[in-house]
Amino acid sequence: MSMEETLLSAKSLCAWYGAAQILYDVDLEVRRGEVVALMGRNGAGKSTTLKALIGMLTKRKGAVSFLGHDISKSEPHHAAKLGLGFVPEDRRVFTDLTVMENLEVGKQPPRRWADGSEAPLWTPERLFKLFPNLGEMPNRPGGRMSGGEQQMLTVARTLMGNPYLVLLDEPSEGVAPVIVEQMAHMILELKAQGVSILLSEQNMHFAELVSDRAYVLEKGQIRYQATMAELAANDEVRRSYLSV
Ligand SMILES: Nc1ncnc2c1ncn2[C@@H]1O[C@H](COP(=O)(O)OP(=O)(O)OP(=O)(O)O)[C@@H](O)[C@H]1O
Repeated sequence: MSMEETLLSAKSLCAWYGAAQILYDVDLEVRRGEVVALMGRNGAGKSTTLKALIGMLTKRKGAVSFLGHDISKSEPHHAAKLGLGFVPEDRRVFTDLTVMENLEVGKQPPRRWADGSEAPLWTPERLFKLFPNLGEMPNRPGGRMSGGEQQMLTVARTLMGNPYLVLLDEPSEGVAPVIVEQMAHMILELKAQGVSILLSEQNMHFAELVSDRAYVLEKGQIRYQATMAELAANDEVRRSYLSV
């Protein structure tokens, strides 16, 4: 099994909201087995980058490739079908459906890597080990769960698609510290199971806990990239482009 295999890559990715260009020639890649953080202040373009990768923006330019497939012109559902998961910032669960039913909605067939080995396969039982809170409320309607629980359910539902790689938009934002801790644990557990992750994050401490490498965005451009340890040790970059 090659750990250097590139799963996702973007070259000169540009994106617009209407007439406003938001991303400028973003180059990035995520290799098999990696957790990569996309960092930057509010409005730097982190969410937009994830949306552009998955095809959720109508106007984008540049190359995006996932497992060797050109997805630069694909619809989001096509990327999902190929095994590229996405957990958006707004974390919408189906409020009338129970936890179990929400999980069923995300279900996709098992997958194999190109070398024939089995990719991580998720079932509700396995997910309840990863998210014990959800395991305690399999029949609760989504609408009667706390924000943190809904966030976990959104991640769990994405995992039901057995993705090779998950794009995770601000997992630590707006949730209680205890949930932040569980999210960090969950990310490390996913990595251990062979799921790669690209997460957008403002919180240096959180990113440092879980990530191998980092890209730093400012005004829609990548300003810096390094291992997480190098970024954490680089006060100048942190002061210029991040909040800490
Ligand atoms: N739907 C939209 N229409 C127009 N402009 C938008 C839209 N969404 C975001 N923007 C603009 O795009 C830029 C990048 O926003 P983006 O959400 O990608 O930033 P971010 O780094 O993810 O920060 P945040 O933590 O606030 O989500 C900002 O200037 C923002 O105002």
